[in-house]
Amino acid sequence: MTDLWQDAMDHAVSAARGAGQVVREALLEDRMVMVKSSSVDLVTQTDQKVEQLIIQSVKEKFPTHRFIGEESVAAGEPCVLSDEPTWIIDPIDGTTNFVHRFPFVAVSIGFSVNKQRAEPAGRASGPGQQRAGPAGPGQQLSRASGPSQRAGPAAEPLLAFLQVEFGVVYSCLEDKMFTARRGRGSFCNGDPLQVSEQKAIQQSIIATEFGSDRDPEVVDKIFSSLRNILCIPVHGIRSAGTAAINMCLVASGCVEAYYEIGMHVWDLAAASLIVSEAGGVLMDVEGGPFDLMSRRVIAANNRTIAERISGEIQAYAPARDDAAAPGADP
Ligand SMILES: O=P(O)(O)O[C@H]1[C@H](O)[C@@H](O)[C@H](O)[C@@H](O)[C@@H]1O
Ligand SMILES: [Mg+2]
Ligand SMILES: [Mg+2]
Repeated sequence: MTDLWQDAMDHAVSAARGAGQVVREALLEDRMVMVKSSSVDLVTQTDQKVEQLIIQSVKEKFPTHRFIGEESVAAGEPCVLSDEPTWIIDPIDGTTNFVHRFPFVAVSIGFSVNKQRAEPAGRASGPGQQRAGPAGPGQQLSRASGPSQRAGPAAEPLLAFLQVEFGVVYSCLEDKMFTARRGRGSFCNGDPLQVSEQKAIQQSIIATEFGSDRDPEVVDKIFSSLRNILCIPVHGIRSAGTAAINMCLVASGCVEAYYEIGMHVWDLAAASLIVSEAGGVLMDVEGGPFDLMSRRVIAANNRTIAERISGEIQAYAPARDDAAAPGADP
């Protein structure tokens, strides 16, 4: 069968690598910092430049494709997922890190098509199926070749329902290229990824972020959730400062789970597929199905840990990413 989207994915990898080079060079120069929704929601000219570079390069090759880009949306472009091929771009995930030279910064490119297609990404990872273990370097773990490659608790279709066809997260300062293609596994620099096999939350590390909302009521909820989870007790809490890298850490098996409320579709799109294809599960913070536009996520190595975290979170619901879109899902 013709592989419709491999060309696009190859382009995304090369665009992310090029963008990473621009980000690394910009780190050596003075950065002019601007603010968006609040004084702690930062943006720089590099965010804007990198997004335009990626969009222009895609437009030249795929003139009919659509875009959801963080900085374009900030400038008034719509944030709409449709059946059309759509590139979902976060030019710098971890802008605050970038501004402070805290060394975790990623370029994130997700690609969605056929929004309405009701085929769950976790199809081959149904109950009783999970990867037997990481494959050797360069070895592709392909769902197409059968469910026997997975064993164990797996992402039930409900939890793994995604609209993303491929995802690319380039951790520019580590020079790590995380990639996933729907049904074909996740990789870091070509090596297959597998989530942690840890089943006990008491022996887990959990990643989260504090976001950019400083409303005291929201901050109280964030700290209440953090306190509940820390006191389970867990081995530790970590924050990389970028949602995409936190999720790639889940996919890599370094942390068992990541949760956050308040980030956006461009933070999540690519990395959600990377987690799912590494055998992980995605869930809403209240335990329902993951929704790319809801600005809420738990990404975990297994359902038990995801559900335990959801039981400890003080949930709230920020305005959806598609709230302002005409015809947006309710
Ligand atoms: O604004 P950037 O740096 O692209 O993205 C950040 C999110 O806005 C923020 O909510 C989140 O906490 C942070 O991890 C993320 O990377
Ligand atoms: Mg981001
Ligand atoms: Mg960003």
